Amino acid sequence: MKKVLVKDYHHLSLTAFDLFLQEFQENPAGTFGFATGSTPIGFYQRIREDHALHQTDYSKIKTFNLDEYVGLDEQHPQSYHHFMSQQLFNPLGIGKEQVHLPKGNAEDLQQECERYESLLNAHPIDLQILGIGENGHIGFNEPGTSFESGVHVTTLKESTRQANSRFFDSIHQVPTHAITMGIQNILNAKKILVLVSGSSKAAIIKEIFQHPVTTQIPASALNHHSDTTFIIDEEAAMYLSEDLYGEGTAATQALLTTPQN
Ligand SMILES: N[C@@H]1[C@@H](O)[C@H](O)[C@@H](COP(=O)(O)O)O[C@@H]1O
Repeated sequence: MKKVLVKDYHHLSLTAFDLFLQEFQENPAGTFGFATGSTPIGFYQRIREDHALHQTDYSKIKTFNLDEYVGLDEQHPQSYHHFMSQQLFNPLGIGKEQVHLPKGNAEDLQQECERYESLLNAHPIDLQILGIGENGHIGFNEPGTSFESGVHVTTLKESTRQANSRFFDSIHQVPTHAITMGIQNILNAKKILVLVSGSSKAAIIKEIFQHPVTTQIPASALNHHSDTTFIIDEEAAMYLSEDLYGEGTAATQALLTTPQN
């Protein structure tokens, strides 16, 4: 796992955009895996700004999302469908036929998992964007999930519902279940970019890098992936010891001294 340490959230968003753009330019008809949560919002904003400036053509990409809440339809303001439409799909002119998300309001959830699994198998992801939960979850794979898991319905931990309740009027409105790509689906991506920002992620980031790989920390499965890059800001990195900074220190210095637009 590579680490790039950056000064703050702003630089995290710029760095993520640079790495994304590099991949997109090499592969303008590529398959991109996107994530929700608040962490990628600055990165998505950067993609929108660049698109407005250069009319970057995203008409050939395919997109897949990690997860969706069970019970919310596509128009629900807190659904991940809605989030992605607002953040990326509408502003970039990415059409419905290009995008894939699990349907949280499917009548038969098991069948929906199978449908999503076959789509993923048919279209391997070139670059997967990931955030991590405070308990180390990736997608909605909570602690204890098998690293071999495929697309499945998961019961959200109370701590996850609590953390995500900030997007809802009250915790009672936060769904109890979600459909998520499994850890194996995530590991199938050719490249993975993990964005980690803020002091609330500092403890888990330390666990991911200092503890043995364990299903109790789903993000530690990324140790089994051959091309994963973590972009971590200083607040999230505050408990990482110097020796864990590794190549990240040099990269950070480069980033901090290179003028960013
Ligand atoms: N299912 C999503 C995850 O994909 C995301 O990584 C996590 C962290 O969110 P945030 O970036 O807001 O901390 O939130 C949700 O639980």
